[in-house]
Amino acid sequence: CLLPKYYANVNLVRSREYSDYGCLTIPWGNSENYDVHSKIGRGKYSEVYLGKNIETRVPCVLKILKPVKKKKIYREIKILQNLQGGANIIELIDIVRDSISHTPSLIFEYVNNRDFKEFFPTLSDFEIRFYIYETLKALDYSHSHGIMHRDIKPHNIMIDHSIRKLRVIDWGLGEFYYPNREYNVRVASRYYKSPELLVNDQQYSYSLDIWSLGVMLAAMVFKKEPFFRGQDNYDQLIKIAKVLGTDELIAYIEKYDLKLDQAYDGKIRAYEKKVWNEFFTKENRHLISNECLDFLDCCLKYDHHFRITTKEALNHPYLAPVVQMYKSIQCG
Ligand SMILES: CN1CCn2c1nc1c(Br)c(Br)c(Br)c(Br)c12
Ligand code: NA
Repeated sequence: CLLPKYYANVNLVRSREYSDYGCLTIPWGNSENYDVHSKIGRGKYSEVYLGKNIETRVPCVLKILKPVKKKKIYREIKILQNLQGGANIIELIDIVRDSISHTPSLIFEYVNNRDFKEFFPTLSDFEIRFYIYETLKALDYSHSHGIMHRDIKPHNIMIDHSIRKLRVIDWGLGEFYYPNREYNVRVASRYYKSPELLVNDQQYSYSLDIWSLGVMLAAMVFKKEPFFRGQDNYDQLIKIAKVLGTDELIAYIEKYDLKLDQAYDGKIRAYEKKVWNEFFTKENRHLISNECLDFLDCCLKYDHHFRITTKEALNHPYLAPVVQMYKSIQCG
C-alpha cells in the first residue's frame, strides 16, 4: 500500500519550516490578560498554575517555563502550533512573556482533571477502553503529523470525566521524526521508558509512545500502578525482563548488535516470560479480556519495529466496543 507502515516520511515531504523550529514567529500575547491563581503543579521544566482570563473570567492553565534552552521552548511551541485542532490535543490559547520572569508562559485550555491515582481505579472495563481510544486519537494525529510525544504517562493525560473529555498535555519532550535519525534516549519518565531507551537504541520512532501507552494500560487493567516499578533506569529494564522474559530481550539486543551497559553485567538473570494470568486478581478480573491481553502483547514488544501502530491500534478488537459506540451515535 502507498502509506508506509508508520508515517516515516511526513517531515520529508512537508516544507522545511514545518519542523524547523529554529526560526519561529511567536505571536506574543499580553500577560496582563490573565490572573494567576493557585499553583497546580511543578515539573522539571515548568511551574503550572490555574488562572483566569481577566475579561472573560474563563479558567485557563498557565505553564510558566523555567529558563531552559530557547531551542527547547521553540520546539514545544512549534509542536503545539502544528498539532492545534487535532483530536484530543491540548489547546494552546496564548503565549505571553511573563512580566516578572521574562520567560514565556504558555496559556492552555483548562481541563477539570482528577488525580489519576484516585480516578483510574474507579473506571469500568468499557471506560478504560474508551480513554485508551481517546488517547490513541491524539497519538495518531501527532504521529501522522510527524511528531513523537516521548513522555506519555497518566500525568500527561488530562481527563474531565463529567464530560468524557481527554486531552494529551506536556509536549515539552516532543520531537519531529526523521527516518534513520538518532535520538536522545534520556526521554520519557522512568516507569514508562521503553526498552530502546534503556539499552541506548537511539534509532527509535513513534512506537516509543505505544510502549508507554501499553504500560499505562497494564497498570489500569491489572490495578498495579506503576506496572514496571524500576528503582533506576537499569532496574527498570530488569523489571520489564521479569515479566516479558530474558530470551526475547537478548534476541532484540543481538539482532541490532546493541551493547548492554556494563551496569547490567550479571544482573540480567534468566527470567521466564510470565503469562498474563499471573497478574489476575479478584479485584481486576472484570477489566481483563482476551482482546485486552492481545492488545497489551501488541504494545509491549521489546523490538519497537514490531509494535502495533496507532492506526492499527485504533482498529484492534479491544477497542471495537468504542468504535461501535461512536457508530451508534452517528446513526442517531
Ligand atoms: C500538574 N497538573 C495537575 C493538573 N494539570 C497539571 N498540569 C497541567 C497542565 Br501542563 C495543563 Br495544559 C492542564 Br489543562 C492541566 Br488540568 C494540568
Ligand atoms: Na503542556
